[in-house]
Amino acid sequence: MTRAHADMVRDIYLAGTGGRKPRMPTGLTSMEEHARAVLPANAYGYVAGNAGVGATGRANRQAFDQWRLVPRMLRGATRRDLTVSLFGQRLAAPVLLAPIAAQTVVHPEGELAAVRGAADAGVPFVLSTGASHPLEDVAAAAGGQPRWFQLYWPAHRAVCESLVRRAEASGYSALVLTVDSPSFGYRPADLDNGYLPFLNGAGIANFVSDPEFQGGLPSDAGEREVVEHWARVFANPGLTWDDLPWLRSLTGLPIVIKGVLHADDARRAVELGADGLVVSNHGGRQLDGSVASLDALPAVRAAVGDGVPVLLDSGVRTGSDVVKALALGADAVLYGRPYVYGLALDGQEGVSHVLRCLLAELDLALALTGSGAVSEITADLLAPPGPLAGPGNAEGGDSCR
Ligand SMILES: Cc1cc2nc3c(=O)[nH]c(=O)nc-3n(C[C@H](O)[C@H](O)[C@H](O)COP(=O)(O)O)c2cc1C
Ligand SMILES: CCCCC(=O)C(=O)O
Repeated sequence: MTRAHADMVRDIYLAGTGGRKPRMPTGLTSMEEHARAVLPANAYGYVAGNAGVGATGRANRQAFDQWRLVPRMLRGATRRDLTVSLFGQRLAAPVLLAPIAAQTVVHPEGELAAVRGAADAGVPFVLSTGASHPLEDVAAAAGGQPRWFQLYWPAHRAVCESLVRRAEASGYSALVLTVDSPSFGYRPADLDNGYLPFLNGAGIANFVSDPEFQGGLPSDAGEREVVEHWARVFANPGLTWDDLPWLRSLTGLPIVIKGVLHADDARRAVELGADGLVVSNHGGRQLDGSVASLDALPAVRAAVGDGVPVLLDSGVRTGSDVVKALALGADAVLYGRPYVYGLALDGQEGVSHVLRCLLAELDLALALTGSGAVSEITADLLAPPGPLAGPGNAEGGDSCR
């Protein structure tokens, strides 16, 4: 019999601490302060930092906190089914690891350790274009576990095509095209530290290892020239919706557009051949003051209907957050910063620990809401702020006033 994710919780109680403090925290929001204590200030600033005054970063959390779950009782909770299907792939849970660039700034093994930790927990890994290890090496480290490739569409189409072909050849099973970053956001932490990983050589491995990228460089190029060429090639601020059909014609992989917040953009992406969407504001790192992802989700879901996979990220921290995102229309979530804090604290083991905690909490959230399966998570599990009202709760709601 397979173990339930929540068995981990029982194991911890049974093992006790032997009088010692456990090595890793189990509170999913406390990972950040533990990581802060071990990371250099510029690396912590890069990962934790938000754009502007951090209004969107805060809004992401407020959006989750303002919804409350209204659990249902006595429905039987012996076993829960966390699995979901996306693009014909069966996933262990409605959770994937978000693409996060330059992971060697928090741990020397970077994405290699992260993908192994993800594989240990059975969670698919989305590799950033801005990884610190070439996508082929990360694919090999994944050991056959599912992986997707996040594409930042470079300024040169030949480099773009080359990255896509390499991802196909290395067994990445979906492309996540990020569209919310024609330029880096205004990030005071990095500006104050005068720090960007890429300019220090972290996060450019997929370019340095690319024949089309190398073709644009003299064979004796020094480090400075490589970084300067990267800065010219990496981003494509001129990209428009009209470019999307070219990518669609290039690959048979599912294309998932990441960074959509407006219903019209969601519809347009699907009309132009996108197979799925990620509702995301990039964890509050791009446009400060933009809408919380969770608040944008229902309109995007309504715009594209039930047939199109819609994922969500930005602010997801706990198992209850995953339930809330699914109740508001997401098929799955991308889990971001907390796993990078786990990586900072303990490499591969830190990532798998964070994921085991998240899945245990999600498993328990299903048990405690009376949901036997992810497919049973629906909007009627949620209450907005204020006393409960509505058909099933009308009496109770009125009597509270
Ligand atoms: C340090 C860092 C680097 C990131 N790099 C990328 C990236 O290379 N590509 C991308 O699409 N998103 C990137 N993101 C955004 C994440 O994929 C995701 O949208 C965001 O982390 C969600 O917010 P959360 O981590 O606060 O939940 C990055 C986020 C962080 C924190
Ligand atoms: C070169 C990749 C850009 C990283 C990124 O998306 C971020 O820092 O948020």
